[in-house]
Amino acid sequence: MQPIWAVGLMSGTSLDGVDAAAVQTDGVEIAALGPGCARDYTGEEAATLRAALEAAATHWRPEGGMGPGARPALEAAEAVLAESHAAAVAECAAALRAAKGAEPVLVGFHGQTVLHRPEAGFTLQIGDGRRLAGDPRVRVPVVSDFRSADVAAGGEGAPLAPFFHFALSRSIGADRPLVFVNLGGVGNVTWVDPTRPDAAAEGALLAFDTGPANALVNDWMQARTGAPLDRDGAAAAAGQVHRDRLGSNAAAAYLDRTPPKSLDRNDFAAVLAAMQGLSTADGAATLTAFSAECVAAAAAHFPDPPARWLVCGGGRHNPVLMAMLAERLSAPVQAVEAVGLDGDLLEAQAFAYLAVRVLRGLPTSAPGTTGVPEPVGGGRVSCPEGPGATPR
Ligand SMILES: Nc1ncnc2c1ncn2[C@@H]1O[C@H](COP(=O)(O)OP(=O)(O)OP(=O)(O)O)[C@@H](O)[C@H]1O
Ligand SMILES: CC(=O)N[C@H]1[C@@H]2OC[C@@H](O2)[C@@H](O)[C@@H]1O[C@H](C)C(=O)O
Repeated sequence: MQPIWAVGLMSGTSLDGVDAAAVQTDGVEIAALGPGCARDYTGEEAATLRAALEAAATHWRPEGGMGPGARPALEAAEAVLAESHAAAVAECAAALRAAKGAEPVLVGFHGQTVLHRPEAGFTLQIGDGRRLAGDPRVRVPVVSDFRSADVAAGGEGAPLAPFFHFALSRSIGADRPLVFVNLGGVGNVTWVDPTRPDAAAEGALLAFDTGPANALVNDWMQARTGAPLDRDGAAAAAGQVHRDRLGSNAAAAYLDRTPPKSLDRNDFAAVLAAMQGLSTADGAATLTAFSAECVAAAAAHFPDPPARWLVCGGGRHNPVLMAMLAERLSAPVQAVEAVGLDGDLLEAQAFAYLAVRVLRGLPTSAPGTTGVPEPVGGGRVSCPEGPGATPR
């Protein structure tokens, strides 16, 4: 297959906006990385998404799945996603046209995770692929629902960016194991051995969620100050770390658990609750230290020590978090910009890349990335003409 241009869309656990990015690929090699854009959610849109996460958590039952009571909140959130994502595709396509004179022919639509319970065989990313494909601003096939096939086959359903990390490690010429760290709402790591023949080969990848990265700090700042984040780590820099507050047994058990393993955004609520009574600065410092410790704890699970750690996601903009990581890791830690990548777009790029793999029937996860017993391809293709048709 000739490489094609695809646009990937990611609305992450931080609930701050949608990122879109163009990638030219045949689903194996990365031919080119194109432009991208970010569209922030308005306060009202973010509140609608947050309400959908709350409704999903309230109405889900391990035996019965998602109850009908969640439907109004989920539909309201889907409407927010439909509009914001169509606008993001249009903006990214215009940028691609201007930069490369090319048109995207495929969209990878992650959707919004509203609940992730892989241990019960359940994960839900809302967002209607068919509706997006039919939007006049899109009008190309859309791949959505990337995670549920993996969960149905016994995998964690996350993380899914690792196959893209493998391709990236090749494209930057890496010849020794390295680690990609994503500091989003939740943190995740991918240990990559770029010398293996392909991403699905045994020993090529080991990936898992580390713990919270920004989600708890964001929630803490929101509750204490009304600000959605600790910008540039200013509060954390002014505070003291209270190690005695970080004794959660559930958290310790998660860090020790052998990967693959994955998290729901709200799995560490007990750690946040333990900050009660601390000043804003001390709580921010303690939660930021906890995020760094969760990443550092990941190293114990890797098959070999990595040569370097490359960091993407919004947390790399936080100098306090980056310094805490550098203190705790025994190899150089740098933002992915050090190798010419864009750390704000990497996850959106991943879903562009994965969409092309889905189109080609290639696997998107493997035992080393999600714990699924055999490599598996997820995703559903919706064409503008209707579901199930294949693109020209
Ligand atoms: N200048 C900054 N200072 C401190 N934190 C920042 C800064 N910029 C971004 N962040 C943090 O990064 C977060 C956004 O990160 P990102 O967009 O990678 O998350 P996400 O993609 O929503 O999450 P996930 O990867 O878990 O799905 C913000 O909510 C904020 O906490
Ligand atoms: C269930 C879900 O949406 N998981 C997200 C989340 O955000 C970060 C981390 O938790 C990661 O596991 C995953 O996203 C990235 C893009 C992934 O699948 O690689």
